[in-house]
Amino acid sequence: MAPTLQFSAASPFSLRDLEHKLRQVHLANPAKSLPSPPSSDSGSSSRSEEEPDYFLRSYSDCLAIYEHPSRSKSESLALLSDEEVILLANHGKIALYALEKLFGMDQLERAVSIRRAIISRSSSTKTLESSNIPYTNYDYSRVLGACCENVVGYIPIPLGVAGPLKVDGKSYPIPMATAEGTLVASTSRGCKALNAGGGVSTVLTADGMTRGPAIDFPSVKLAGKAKAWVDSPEGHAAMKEAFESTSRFAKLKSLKTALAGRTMYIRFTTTTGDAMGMNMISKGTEKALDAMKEQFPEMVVLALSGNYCTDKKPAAINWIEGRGKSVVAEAVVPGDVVKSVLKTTVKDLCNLNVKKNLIGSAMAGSIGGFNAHAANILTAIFLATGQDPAQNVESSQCMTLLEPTNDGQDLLVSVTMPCIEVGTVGGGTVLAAQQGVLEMLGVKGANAQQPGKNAQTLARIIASAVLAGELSLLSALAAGHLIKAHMAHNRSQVNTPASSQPVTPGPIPVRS
Ligand SMILES: CC(C)(COP(=O)([O-])OP(=O)([O-])OC[C@H]1O[C@@H](n2cnc3c(N)ncnc32)[C@H](O)[C@@H]1OP(=O)([O-])[O-])[C@@H](O)C(=O)NCCC(=O)NCCSC(=O)C[C@@](C)(O)CC(=O)[O-]
Ligand SMILES: NC(=O)C1=CN([C@@H]2O[C@H](COP(=O)(O)OP(=O)(O)OC[C@H]3O[C@@H](n4cnc5c(N)ncnc54)[C@H](OP(=O)(O)O)[C@@H]3O)[C@@H](O)[C@H]2O)C=CC1
Repeated sequence: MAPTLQFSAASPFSLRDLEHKLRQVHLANPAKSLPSPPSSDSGSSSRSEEEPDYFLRSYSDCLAIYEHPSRSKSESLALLSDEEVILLANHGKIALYALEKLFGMDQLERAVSIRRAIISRSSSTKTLESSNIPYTNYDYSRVLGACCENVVGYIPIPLGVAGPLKVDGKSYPIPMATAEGTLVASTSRGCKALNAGGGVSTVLTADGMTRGPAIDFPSVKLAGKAKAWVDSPEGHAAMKEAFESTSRFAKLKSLKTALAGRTMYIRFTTTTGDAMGMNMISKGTEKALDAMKEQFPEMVVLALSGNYCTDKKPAAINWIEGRGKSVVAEAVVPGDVVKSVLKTTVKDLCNLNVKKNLIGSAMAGSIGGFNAHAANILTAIFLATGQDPAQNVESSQCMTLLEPTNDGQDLLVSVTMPCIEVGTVGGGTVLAAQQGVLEMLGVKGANAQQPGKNAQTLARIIASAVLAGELSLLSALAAGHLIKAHMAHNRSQVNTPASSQPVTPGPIPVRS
């Protein structure tokens, strides 16, 4: 079946009109037009030698070139100008999302450029082609088949560096991609205070990604039998063997089972080496369920993800059991540093932490939200290092604890983060800029000696940076400095037009 063009339906004019329009654009602006289409060798093109460079061949000629049986699609597309490719796409001969595949690896940027043009000329998105959305000089070969479909460019985000921060005896710059002014400054202040006390110590208490499929059974009795089998050493061994046949790095640690009526949920927990691991664990889970089905042919796998995982949604199970890397980070900040760097006191900070992060969050019914802004620091580092940004939901769960130490002179601070879901291979970590950031941290790619160590180190760095962010924001709140800081670092002077000034209100009518 011929692929369809999604945007053509919205076009306000017919394809014939469009073809005519394209010819006019070319004739009116040949300099801007692409170079002449090379000779087709097809024998079917009506273009003569005398015709000008910017000549746009007819649809049927373009089609004959494109569908020439002795050439690959990418060879044929190389013989067509961009406008001719657009013509074919607008006739439904080329799917918008298939451009890269058809063009081949050496014409990826051209594919993106043509997609922008096609989308721009549809009715509702005219500005894309001439927009500030960048698309040149990007390594799309890393994106293809891995990171994004239907690509029209990329979105640059400012990258700042906080710190350095001493974590387990080693100094790291803290990379943060963010558009929230003050965040890097605040985290840097926290790093300064933490370093003054000797830096941060971390412990990794668990490492295990999870996937929780939902499986239906025809009766509760059979569901119960299946649960008992999965819980048995025999069942566990069979599932583990099948699971681990799918990856060199995924190792099954546990299977937690639960029934809801006739539906069974299994929470697979596995180590995933240096990968965050969701593709890996999903692949293994599918294979393990095949092994289970050999024992229970009546079972119906409703979904590989039955939300018992729980991925990208708030859930108490993650907060209680952990998901990804579970890290606790701790430090002692000398009392004089609390005064000179953080501009507050140990007593005020401890009191605020209890009232805000513990009692305030309890009053709000929070699950895992016993912190001030762990999500701010974690998400900025996620974006900078190519993590899956949607996993900030559970990864940001954090309990911040503060207490006086050394006879009340100094401050003991910690963050407990049970679900830091990060990798240094796979996903967005393959992109060049994100790899550059991972390299700066010394955790790029797979750890050759100890698979998993790079991802674990990244999780420790993130927890430590969160500790810095917590300390600084709590201090600003305790000292009443929050708004002063945001007006200085977080209020754009460029994009606040005069028209956004409020109109002076008239007199308020008084009702008699
Ligand atoms: C991948 C599809 C769409 C294939 O689905 P398909 O039905 O095999 O695709 P198709 O080839 O028949 O094409 C159907 C349409 O899909 C689109 N389409 C098809 N291919 C492309 C492409 N390359 N680029 C852009 N669009 C594409 C396109 O609109 C196309 O129509 P056409 O234009 O051809 O008439 C389908 O299998 C799918 O939607 N899978 C789901 C994947 C998904 O949603 N992943 C989300 C990430 S998972 C996660 O992060 C969270 C999780 C899972 O853990 C949460 C949880 O716990 O549930
Ligand atoms: N499928 C899903 O349901 C979901 C997918 N995602 C997406 O999944 C992607 C990430 O999946 P993920 O499984 O992390 O990555 P990948 O799918 O890229 O898998 C990692 C690959 O790297 C290989 N590898 C090489 N060296 C190592 C090493 N030291 N440690 C671990 N793996 C190594 C693995 O080998 P081997 O083949 O031997 O395992 C595997 O092929 C992201 O794009 C994310 O957005 C997110 C949520 C859900």
